Amino acid sequence: MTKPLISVEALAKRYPKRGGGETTVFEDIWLPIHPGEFVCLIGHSGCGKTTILNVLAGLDRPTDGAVIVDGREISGPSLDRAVIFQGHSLLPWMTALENVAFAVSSRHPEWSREKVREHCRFYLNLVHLSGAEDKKPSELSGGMKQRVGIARALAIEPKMLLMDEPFSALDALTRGSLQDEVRRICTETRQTVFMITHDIDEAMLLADRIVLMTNGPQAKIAEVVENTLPPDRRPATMHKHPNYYPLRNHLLDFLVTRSKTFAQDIAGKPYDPRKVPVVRPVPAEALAAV
Ligand SMILES: Nc1ncnc2c1ncn2[C@@H]1O[C@H](COP(=O)(O)OP(=O)(O)OP(=O)(O)O)[C@@H](O)[C@H]1O
Repeated sequence: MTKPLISVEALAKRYPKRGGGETTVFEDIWLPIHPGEFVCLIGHSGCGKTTILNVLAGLDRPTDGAVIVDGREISGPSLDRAVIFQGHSLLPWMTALENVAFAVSSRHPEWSREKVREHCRFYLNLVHLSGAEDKKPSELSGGMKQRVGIARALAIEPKMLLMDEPFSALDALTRGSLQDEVRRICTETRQTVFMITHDIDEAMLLADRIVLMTNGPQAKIAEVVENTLPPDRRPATMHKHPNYYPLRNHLLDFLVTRSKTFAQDIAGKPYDPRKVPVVRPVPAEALAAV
């Protein structure tokens, strides 16, 4: 396997408790992310997913552990790690193109105005926003605003894209088409992505690996699930593949049951946070045939 692009090592986050002591939100999180991989993190509300993403972005500090990039611990935000949040976070007084250009000019201060605009137009076109370049955020739909946010993140050509539930505020139809596009773009550009989602189908469509976190406090990574669906999967047809339900049921079973009972389940058994089980759900017949 290739060297990880980013390595999450022994990460923990604790907060002081009112009245003394401290609460451990999560601990002993180890996760290598390799170049070109799409990794989704799934877990219940409050287990610390956003905190982990913020630490990866350099926007928050862990209590213990570190995030290593190119052999060095990250110490703050970088244009090498672009973040797409749930809300679009566009500057309201700028047009779509200007919002993207603002980020691109920070990345490439030496580029001419025309070169920046040409580069931005390429990425706005990639997310199907040609024609809306001169519109302000108030003139764009929710889906279009999120597309501008995606174009802005991609246009700075980050080593890693960090996405915190980027589609959750969109209606189902817009969400589906945007997920499909993000998958196409990330596959074509071999973009490395770390994404948080609550949506199992979204994770199954987009991710190569799905990382399952137990409930907090003291949340941990319980296991890593490899996506057993074919690489050419599409939202409208992936449910027809024989691996769809084994994979979906495995993820659902974790969220409904095992995310809560993990601590009891592993009591007295060896648990190495650096080597959590890797699972490849396939139909029972396929296993029997091996
Ligand atoms: N400043 C703080 N002081 C104390 N606890 C905090 C603070 N900030 C966050 N927390 C706690 O840390 C935990 C993790 O928060 P985080 O937002 O990372 O969870 P999450 O898994 O992303 O949740 P969600 O899915 O609801 O977005 C939560 O239980 C939250 O209450």
